[in-house]
Amino acid sequence: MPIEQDYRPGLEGVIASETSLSFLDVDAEEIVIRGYDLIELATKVSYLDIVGLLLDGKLPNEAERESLEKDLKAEYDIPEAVISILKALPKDTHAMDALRTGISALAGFDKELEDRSREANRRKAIRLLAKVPAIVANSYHIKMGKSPIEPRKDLSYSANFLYMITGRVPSESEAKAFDQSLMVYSEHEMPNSTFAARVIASTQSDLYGALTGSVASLKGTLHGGANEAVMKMLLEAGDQSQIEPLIMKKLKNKERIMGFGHRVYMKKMDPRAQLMKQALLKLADEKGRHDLYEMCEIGEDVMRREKGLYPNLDYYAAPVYYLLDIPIDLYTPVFLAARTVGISAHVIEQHENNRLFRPRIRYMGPRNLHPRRS
Ligand SMILES: CC(=O)SCCNC(=O)CCNC(=O)[C@H](O)C(C)(C)COP(=O)(O)OP(=O)(O)OC[C@H]1O[C@@H](n2cnc3c(N)ncnc32)[C@H](O)[C@@H]1OP(=O)(O)O
Ligand SMILES: O=C([O-])CC(=O)C(=O)O
Repeated sequence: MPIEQDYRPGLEGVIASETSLSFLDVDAEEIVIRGYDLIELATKVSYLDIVGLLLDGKLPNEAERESLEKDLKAEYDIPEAVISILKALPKDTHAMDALRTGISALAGFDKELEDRSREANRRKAIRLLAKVPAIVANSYHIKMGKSPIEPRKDLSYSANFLYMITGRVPSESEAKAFDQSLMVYSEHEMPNSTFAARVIASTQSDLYGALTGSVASLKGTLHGGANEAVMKMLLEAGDQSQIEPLIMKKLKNKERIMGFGHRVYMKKMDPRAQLMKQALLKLADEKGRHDLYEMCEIGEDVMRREKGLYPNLDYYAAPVYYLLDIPIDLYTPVFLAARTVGISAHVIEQHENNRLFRPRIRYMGPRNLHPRRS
């Protein structure tokens, strides 16, 4: 094959894999998850249903859902040694680095680590889904000099996750908003972090290693790190009157405005952002914070007018997490926790139908140089 052919910077538009998991149908404005529309799912089912759908290929019935929840709860505990490792980290360790370390450390405790079969990979995915929320929440508490919070098995999976973060049992509407955010973050075709996981898995490396690579990818502000950056920008603005001048100042300085633009949606609104915008409106009304909603809407209008850019999911997920009392440092770790199921399903698929990723490169350096003889 000629080496010059088909170079696309950033692999834009390149088909890198076949998958039965998901597809962004931009023209139809639909995020297809195993045949279902993600936005419809997010209004009708709950996160555990999407976990079942992604891992097992079909929406679970009542009994299957209960069994899934039971399996997850049976795996909630994290080894004491992993807690000790988290305690040994410097206090200024980034939350995503702590999460990466925690997931990496868990690998050694999984007796099925080297089994690449679908069944073993599914069991590992369940263990990760059970333990990642505890690592997310408790690495933060440890960093803040507090004691880890034990999971509560009497709460639903997502209510327990939010409880472990805030130390407060969420209200029904808070738990629902959080569950919905986990659903919209659960799977999104081939973002950088999923691609990173598939590349790692394609060497026949293991699920923990692939997920660890994804954490590093997701940390970046062009990807998952954007949700934290959005909230920092909203707080910097402070109120509705200051968001427009702040965005204008940033644009004048050629800064990117976090939470806007997307490689695939380009000049369309991310359908997930629309759903989170509705969730924000509901929470803002309940909590008397309509000002925050208005500030976000003004920012959205300014970016449409100035750049023709639309919000992505991170723009509206950030203020939702703020109103749920989630510390800003944990917004990206929560994204990773929600995406653990999608990434695991991709690794399962990669292991089942594998070809090593090994692209070529366009060489731009010199040729025909020779070392000077000594
Ligand atoms: C859930 C998620 O992970 S969604 C992504 C979250 N990330 C962010 O929100 C970060 C902000 N957004 C961005 O940086 C970009 O929109 C990306 C990285 C997400 C996608 O961008 P790409 O497809 O790589 O487009 P690219 O970076 O080439 O930008 C194209 C043009 O739009 C501009 N642009 C894109 N996004 C933004 C933005 N958020 N603010 C200002 N300008 C932007 C670029 O400056 C560039 O302009 P130019 O052609 O005049 O130089
Ligand atoms: O698809 C992408 O490139 C980024 C994104 O929105 C996600 O991972 O949810």
